Amino acid sequence: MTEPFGTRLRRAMDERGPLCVGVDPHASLLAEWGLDDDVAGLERFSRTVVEAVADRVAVLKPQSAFFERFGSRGVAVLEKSVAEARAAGALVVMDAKRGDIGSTMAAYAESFLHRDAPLFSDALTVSPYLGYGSLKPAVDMAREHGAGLFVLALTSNPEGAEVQHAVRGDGRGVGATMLAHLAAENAGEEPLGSFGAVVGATLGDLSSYDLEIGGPLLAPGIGAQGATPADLPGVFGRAVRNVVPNVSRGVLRHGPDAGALRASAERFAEEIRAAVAAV
Ligand SMILES: O=C(O)c1cc(=O)[nH]c(=O)n1[C@@H]1O[C@H](COP(=O)(O)O)[C@@H](O)[C@H]1O
Repeated sequence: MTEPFGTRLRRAMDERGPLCVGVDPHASLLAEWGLDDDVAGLERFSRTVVEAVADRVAVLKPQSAFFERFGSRGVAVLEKSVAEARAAGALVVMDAKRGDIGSTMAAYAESFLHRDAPLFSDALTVSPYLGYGSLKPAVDMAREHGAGLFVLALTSNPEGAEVQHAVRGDGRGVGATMLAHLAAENAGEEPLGSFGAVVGATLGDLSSYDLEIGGPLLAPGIGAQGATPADLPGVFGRAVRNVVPNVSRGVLRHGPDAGALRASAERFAEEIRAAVAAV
């Protein structure tokens, strides 16, 4: 019986620190690295990142869009990257932001959360904006296969507010509603539930939200989007102990040298450790 994602994530965070490095092969980064904007460039980029950091960070988060751009051959590179990252001991969060009516969601769940799927990942990012209940097939599949979800609750981009800060008829905000659904999903799970929220590190003081969902909080926005590790306690308060801070371009811009990538990830990891320890 596979251990639940939350249990595996807690252990990885405790052993390796909570940093998540994003594998985001932007065309502009391929160019900066002196690589062609083609499948060979994509493969070289991804392999370099995985080899540089997958043996030391808790989580790698490949952004599927940058691989899908190249069609089936790009997806083949993604499959290989997931396998290599997992073999090196990192947990993989597939950033594909899926969300659809329940019957279609079941197929997305089979694609990423069934342990026999070629793209099986430890967790998947999903959008709850067809209604949280539409995610049920993914929740069920994740539970059965020891995987997890990260549900978009309060995203790092400024445009997210028009949806996520909207207030429902009962006075509760939409983002807060997603956090409450996740808290219910994780109830009783120790040491950490498998159903996380995405909450941007860019959002400033979130003390009006109940971030104690019993599961992890994936926090993108550090580096290129302007947030810093030192911001984390102010944004997350005591829930910072469950935060998985993501850095993509802030690390990736140091390539193609593997040593420089590793050094950058280690600097972010150390700054995060220091910031979290102070809470
Ligand atoms: O789900 C995500 O990972 C995500 C959610 C969010 O609210 N904001 C956000 O930036 N992301 C992703 O996190 C990564 C951030 O990349 P950098 O800004 O380069 O560090 C990208 O892959 C985004 O797609």
